Amino acid sequence: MASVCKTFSRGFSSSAIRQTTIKHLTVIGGGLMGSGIAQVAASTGHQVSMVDQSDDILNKSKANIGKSLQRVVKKKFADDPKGGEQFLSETMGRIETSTSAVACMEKTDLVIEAIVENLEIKQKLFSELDAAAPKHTIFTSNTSSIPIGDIASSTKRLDRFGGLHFFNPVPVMKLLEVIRIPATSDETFNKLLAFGKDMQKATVNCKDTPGFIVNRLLVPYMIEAVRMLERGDASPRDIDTAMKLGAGYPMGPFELSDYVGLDTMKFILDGWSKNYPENPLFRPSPMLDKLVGEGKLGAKSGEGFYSYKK
Ligand SMILES: CCCCCCC[C@H](O)CC(=O)SCCNC(=O)CCNC(=O)[C@H](O)C(C)(C)COP(=O)([O-])OP(=O)([O-])OC[C@H]1O[C@@H](n2cnc3c(N)ncnc32)[C@H](O)[C@@H]1OP(=O)([O-])[O-]
Ligand SMILES: NC(=O)c1ccc[n+]([C@@H]2O[C@H](COP(=O)([O-])OP(=O)(O)OC[C@H]3O[C@@H](n4cnc5c(N)ncnc54)[C@H](O)[C@@H]3O)[C@@H](O)[C@H]2O)c1
Repeated sequence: MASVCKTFSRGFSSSAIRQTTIKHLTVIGGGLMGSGIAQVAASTGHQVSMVDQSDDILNKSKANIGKSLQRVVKKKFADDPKGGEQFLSETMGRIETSTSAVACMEKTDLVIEAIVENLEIKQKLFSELDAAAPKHTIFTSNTSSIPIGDIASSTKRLDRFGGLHFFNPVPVMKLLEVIRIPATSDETFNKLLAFGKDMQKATVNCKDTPGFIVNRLLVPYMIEAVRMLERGDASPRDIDTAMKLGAGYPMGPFELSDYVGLDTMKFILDGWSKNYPENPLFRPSPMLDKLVGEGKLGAKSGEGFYSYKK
């Protein structure tokens, strides 16, 4: 009992009483978000299959998870190196990788999709999975901006479909937005909320409205900062300093844009400007388009609004 409490107090409840019947999950996409979700799911005792398009990408994802876990271990197991080693190896041991999402379906209770922010690609993936997954399997998307209902419409399991929107970096950010579409059953929604608790996140209930809660407020703020730069009103460094020291944000809007990925920002803005052309807040940004066109995607590509080249 003592060891259960000790484990729990560190914030890792793999041996504590679990809220849900979700034992195995499949995370599709091993990028920024998918690798973070897989890490947290495994560190809270779930068996995880992480899927991406190639073994090369998956090897990088696993290496990133290893590095992130080292940071967690350094902090949480500062006085217990043996416990830290055990936690690290047990967590990594719960993650298997695959290049076939369909092949993982048979054993999975929950799918969390975290692939590129593109409706057609997400729909194609889910329609293939729908045919392969057991009846009880719940499908979710981690989309930042696409209506969950539009993604779900490619399947015949609307009652077992919802949204799980995590925040970057997943191992650090405490929030999980849990989204329901009108057809999501109460049973499914309650299972998703309980799963969020098992993942040791604070959950908020969201309707399937554009940007849910956080991004409906965050996207206009971030893109307004880019428009301020386009007008030549202030430099990225000064805008970032102003928002950090004047508004208490941990990162300024340009640091955060580079951290999130400028391609993801562009996918969001393009989708919203197409769907809501009357809203001036969502109109495209020439500067963002140019940077993405030049392959400057932020920290992950070595350059965005700032340079990360050593
Ligand atoms: C068009 C607009 C588009 C909008 C896009 C929306 C995107 C999306 O849908 C929503 C989002 O996610 S929105 C984005 C939402 N996200 C935000 O808004 C993020 C805002 N930024 C922040 O909150 C902070 O800058 C960070 C937490 C990122 C870094 O913190 P810092 O103080 O600057 O730097 P530090 O000292 O290095 O790290 C501090 C502690 O964190 C730990 N750690 C860090 N990374 C880790 C990892 N990967 N693994 C494990 N651990 C990690 C680290 O070990 C350390 O622990 P310690 O015990 O204290 O030594
Ligand atoms: N970046 C963020 O801060 C953030 C935060 C919350 C939500 N999201 C959302 O999460 C999702 C993923 O974003 P990301 O930042 O992790 O992107 P990313 O580009 O870092 O990773 C996406 C991964 O998906 C893989 N992929 C693409 N198509 C695939 C397919 N058909 N099958 C398997 N794998 C495939 C890619 O190879 C890549 O590794 C997007 O929907 C995004 O809007 C992003």
